[in-house]
Parts: sequence; C-alpha cells; structure tokens
Amino acid sequence: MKITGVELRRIMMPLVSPFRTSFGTETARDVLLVRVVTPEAEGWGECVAMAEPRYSSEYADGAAEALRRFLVPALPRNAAELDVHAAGRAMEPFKGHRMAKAALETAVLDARLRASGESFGSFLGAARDRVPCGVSVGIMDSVPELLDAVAGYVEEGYVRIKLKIEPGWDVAPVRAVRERFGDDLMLQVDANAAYRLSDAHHLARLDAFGLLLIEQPLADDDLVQHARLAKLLRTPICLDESIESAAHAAAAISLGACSIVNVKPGRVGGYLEARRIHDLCRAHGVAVWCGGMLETGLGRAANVALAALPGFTLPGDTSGSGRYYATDITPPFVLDGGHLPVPAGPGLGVEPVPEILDEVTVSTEWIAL
Ligand SMILES: O=C(O)CCC(=O)N[C@@H](C(=O)O)c1ccccc1
Repeated sequence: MKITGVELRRIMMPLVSPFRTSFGTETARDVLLVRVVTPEAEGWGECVAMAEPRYSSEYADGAAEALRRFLVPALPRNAAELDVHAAGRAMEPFKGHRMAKAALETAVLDARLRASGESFGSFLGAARDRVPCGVSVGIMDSVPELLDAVAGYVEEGYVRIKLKIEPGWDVAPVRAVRERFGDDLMLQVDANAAYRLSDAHHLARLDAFGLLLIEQPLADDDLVQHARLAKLLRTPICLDESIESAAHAAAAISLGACSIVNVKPGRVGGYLEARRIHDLCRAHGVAVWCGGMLETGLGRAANVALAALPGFTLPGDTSGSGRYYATDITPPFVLDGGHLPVPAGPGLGVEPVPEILDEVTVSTEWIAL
C-alpha cells in the first residue's frame, strides 16, 4: 500500500506571556506541524525550529523547504516499507536539518504506532507512567517580577526551577530566588551560550547557590572551552545547543565538557537519536533530562514519554500546557502533584482538537506521494 501523502501545517500559538532568553523574546510560537497519512493510520510530528535562526541555524520556513524539496520526496512510497528506520535511512543523504528530520521521523513513527496500538512510551522504553516536571523562567524586567513568577510556579507544584541568565542578569536574580525560596528548591540556570571563557571568574560566583547545573554557558561549537570552564566551576555544566548527536555527546563526555546533558529530540534529529544519547549517557553515568522548545501538546506528549526512560533522572522542561498556552491544540497537559502522566494511548496518545487546530492554522500544504 502506498503512503497517501504528507501535510505541512503552520500554526501560530500566542504565548500567555513573553518569554525572554539571552537570544531574544518570544511572544508567539510559529509552529510547523507534519502529518503523515497512510492507509492504516496518520501520524503527527512537531518541528521545534523557531521562526528565526536564533537558537540554532534552523528556522521554520527553512525546515518546511527542506521537508518539501528533499525529505518528504525521499520517503519510501510503499507503506509496508515505511517504518521509522526506513524514514531515517531515507533522510540520511541530506545534511543537517535535524529539526525538520525529527518532525518527519516522529510523524512516521506515530502513524506506525497508532496502527499497531503501541504507545510512544512503550516503544521508547519508558520505565515510569508519570514524570516530575520542571519549569523554565525567562529573563524579567526586575527581580521582584521574577520572584512573583517563581512563586506562582512553585505554588503550581513544579519540582524544579530553571532561570534564564545573561550577562547583567545572573548572580542577583539567582541569589534573590535562593534567599526567597530556600536551599531545598531544585534550581538551575540556562545561559543559552551568552558567556565567554573569560567570564569564568564571574560565573564561579554562581557556585555559592547550590545550583543543579549551569546550562550551555559558552558557544554551541566550543567543547574544548567548556571542558576548561568545567575545571573552574563547582557547578556541573550541562550542554544543550552543543549536543546534536550521540557522537557529540560522546565527545563532550570524553573531553569533560559536560557532566549532564539536556536531551531535545528535535535538536538531535529525532527520538531514536535522543534514545541513543540517553543510552550512551547512562552507560557513562551522565544524567540526562528532557529539554523543551515550547512545544504544543503533540511535541509535549512525545517529550513526556521520552522523559520516562530510566536515565532521565533530572526533572525536564516538560511543563504543563498552561505554562505557554491559554489553549493548547491538544487536550491540555495539566500538572498533578508536580508530575505529568505519560500518555498511554497508541502512538503519541493525543491528537489535535480539530476546531482548535483550525483556529490557529495559518497555512496548510498537502504533498501527495
Ligand atoms: O519549557 C519549554 O518548552 C522551554 C524550555 C526552554 O527554556 N527552552 C529554551 C532553551 O534554550 O532550552 C528555548 C527557549 C526559546 C526558544 C528555544 C529554546
């Protein structure tokens, strides 16, 4: 049986509040969704590329073009041959575009799993049926505003707080949060590559606050400098942007560039590579946690399933839908006792609510195969 075709759908999701990081401020999420239609079932994938190439080199329009011109046309036409491994092999000749590849691979996997009745968590090897949830807090205009935001998230039950930092917004906000919420609050920071090795002495001031980790302090392509920085800080270094594959993770571990890895399936090309990184890190005693890219409920469902694997020993950025969206395109993920349940249904276990999806849809494009 032939696969019927692939839909590329762009949706615009307003954020409940601006989300400021060291590389810019998001007020709405321009999301590219991929839907693979086969005679047996259809599957969804969410491309995590932002509207502009500020987090990494990928961006939504570029991902759509890579899918339209190269990745979708490369898929096997025969549905019987189309499994997630065949999809991965078909995309190998094309370099980069990992977020685009991840979205298509996930949609193929979701279609296959919905047809077979197996859940995403079962397929990946989930060891738990709920996961503890952290929350990412953006850079704010003032420390009082930050403390109010953190108080709200602590009240909601988040078990870990991540603060975005950048030069000029680091020691003071971290000290204020630690002083206000005490030493037991699980607290970490994310610099999104905003510092240089010459800032080491300043970053070492964060060692006073018992942080779980400092995420991506230096440039994404600089493992050697991260290894040198790791020797100057007591706070463990976690890498995000630097790790785009299991090979990168192996190199980072062997160089001592990080002792914790933020696993983002979109950044590394899909959930199979994400699991490979999980397996590699676990073999080396390196903790991993599931990062986030402000996903809708579709990507969130897949991330929560991944976060249930045994090596995910730190709370991830797997927040409830309400952290970012007043109305999610799927039934919302709602925190329960600081945890989210791992969807148990076939495939992702969630699907878009048609009328909500229609409301936020900007464009849709059908690629017949
Ligand atoms: O909770 C989430 O989904 C977002 C977590 C988060 O802080 N993501 C950061 C990051 O660098 O990890 C990010 C923000 C905006 C855009 C890309 C990435």
